[in-house]
Amino acid sequence: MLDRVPPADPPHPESPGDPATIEVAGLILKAGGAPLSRPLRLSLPVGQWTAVLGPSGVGKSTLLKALAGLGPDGDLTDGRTGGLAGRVAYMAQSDGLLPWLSVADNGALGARLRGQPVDRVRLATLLQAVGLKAQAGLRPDALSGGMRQRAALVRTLMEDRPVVLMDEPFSALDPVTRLDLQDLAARTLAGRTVLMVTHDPMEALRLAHRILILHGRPARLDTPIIPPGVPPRSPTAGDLPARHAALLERLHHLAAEGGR
Ligand SMILES: Nc1ncnc2c1ncn2[C@@H]1O[C@H](COP(=O)(O)OP(=O)(O)OP(=O)(O)O)[C@@H](O)[C@H]1O
Repeated sequence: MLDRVPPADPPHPESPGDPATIEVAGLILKAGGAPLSRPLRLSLPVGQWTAVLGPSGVGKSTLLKALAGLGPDGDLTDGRTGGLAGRVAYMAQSDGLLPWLSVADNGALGARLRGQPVDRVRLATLLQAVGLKAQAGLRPDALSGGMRQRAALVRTLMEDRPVVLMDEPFSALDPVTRLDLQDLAARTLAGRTVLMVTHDPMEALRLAHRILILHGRPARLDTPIIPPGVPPRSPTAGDLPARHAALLERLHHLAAEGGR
């Protein structure tokens, strides 16, 4: 199914002396005005993937939205004003496809909204790569859930942003398509700073340079896990199966600790 999709042009260094790490400090997640977390401190190494795991309802999507600038609260100490807003491509948990636009036009939407020319060759290559070439002219309501998620992934991969935030981007896909599209995303987003929420420890181990676990009430971050090797890792390679078992055990242990 997969064609070779070249990465977009490497992210432009936005200014001399760009940081090697985006540091977030003092970020208190809130829901309905009530705090969900302790003040969080996290580091996002520039050009690398960071995965966030944690139980349902702990605040992972809230963290992503806060970083996307949709609900900022706290300080981004990466030497810039204005946080990450404007530098971010954000793929929400709901696909957010516009129902009146075709799959292709949804993919082209970001460029259109910015008044930029649409890279039609890249769009066609991505649609082919995710297996939606034949559906390019269809509206989203004619697609299955997994197809809609693939269309949303195309829209995200069409964005040429240095920071990419993705909320469970592969959750609706069958296992084989999921592996293919994980590889596609890893290739296409090479050099981008990616923060991905997932419920799948193996997905985190395959794709991430760094894994964060958000847990407890109020939520806090466990010590980051840094798997060896270069993503995307094969799920059967080396000691990944053993690391998967250890990560599951860690998640289980933190869940058993509950809110303490
Ligand atoms: N608009 C809202 N108003 C009030 N509470 C909210 C709102 N949105 C989310 N919450 C609450 O905030 C908490 C964190 O939600 P969030 O979606 O960030 O969790 P999550 O870790 O991403 O969960 P999941 O893995 O199930 O997607 C939940 O308890 C949820 O009920």
